[in-house]
Amino acid sequence: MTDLPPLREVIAAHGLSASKALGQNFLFDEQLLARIAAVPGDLSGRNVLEVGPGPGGLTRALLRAGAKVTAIEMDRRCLPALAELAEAFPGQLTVIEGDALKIDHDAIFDGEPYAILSNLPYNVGTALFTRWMGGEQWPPNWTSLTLMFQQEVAQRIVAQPGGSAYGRLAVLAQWRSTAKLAMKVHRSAFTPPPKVMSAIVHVTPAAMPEGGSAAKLEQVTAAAFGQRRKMLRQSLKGVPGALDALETLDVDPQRRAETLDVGEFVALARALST
Ligand SMILES: C[S@@+](CC[C@H](N)C(=O)[O-])C[C@H]1O[C@@H](n2cnc3c(N)ncnc32)[C@H](O)[C@@H]1O
Repeated sequence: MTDLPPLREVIAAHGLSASKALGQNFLFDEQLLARIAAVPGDLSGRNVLEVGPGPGGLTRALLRAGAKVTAIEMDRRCLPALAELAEAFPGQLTVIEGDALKIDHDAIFDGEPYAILSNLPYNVGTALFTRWMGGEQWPPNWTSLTLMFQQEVAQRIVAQPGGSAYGRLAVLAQWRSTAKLAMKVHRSAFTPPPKVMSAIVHVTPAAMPEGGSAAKLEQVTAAAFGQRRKMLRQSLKGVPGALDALETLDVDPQRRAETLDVGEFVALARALST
């Protein structure tokens, strides 16, 4: 195994105090980082996109697993530490300085498949997640997402119908993918510790239901969950054709959004597309 200085030393040597504005909460526990890097399975020789490597804790775990990593980081203070890692693993690490929200990820890998792993600030994580999950091209070029979220957001992603956690994120994550809670991560594992617990979600693409449209599904779930306490006949009033579609599909318009399973939402969106 390549010998590297402990992460705390890397932080000290490069003066990387965690920036609140950039949502920086670093992970130093190398065993935990190795477990996170193992979630997508064997990464040896595979392309990996890591967003927000920071001082490179998860990055070194990915490199040790044999991955070919491209990492996007917007805090230029972290670049020297990442350059040291690139030197320690020749030919395995490319670092792009920039905002991951503004970069075309598929273009980085020239159309080749890649796994995505990231421990991101929560607002950026959710924005990227909806972008990765919401594309019209399916299956996407990415083969899996392994992402750290606030535990409450992770639970919304894997939620089943019937509870308050179930909503747009669950439908988006589950209608053509398998989404699982891979592990919980205690707040004390981070430096500095955030206020809430975290969890890793693992998503793999599945078959897209025939006639499905991401845009229509988004329109229906936004309306239905936008007024989640109302009956569907009220919340879907503004969606042209939705009330007729409920009747055709034999869905009781007195039901509320959170009682519809993912398949029923997909059927509703399909009925509106035709
Ligand atoms: C929660 S820290 C995690 C750092 C490291 N991966 C770890 O696990 O210790 C998030 C990192 O994402 C970076 N970041 C924040 N917003 C970003 C963006 N829009 N694009 C790229 N990197 C971003 C921050 O600078 C920070 O290094």
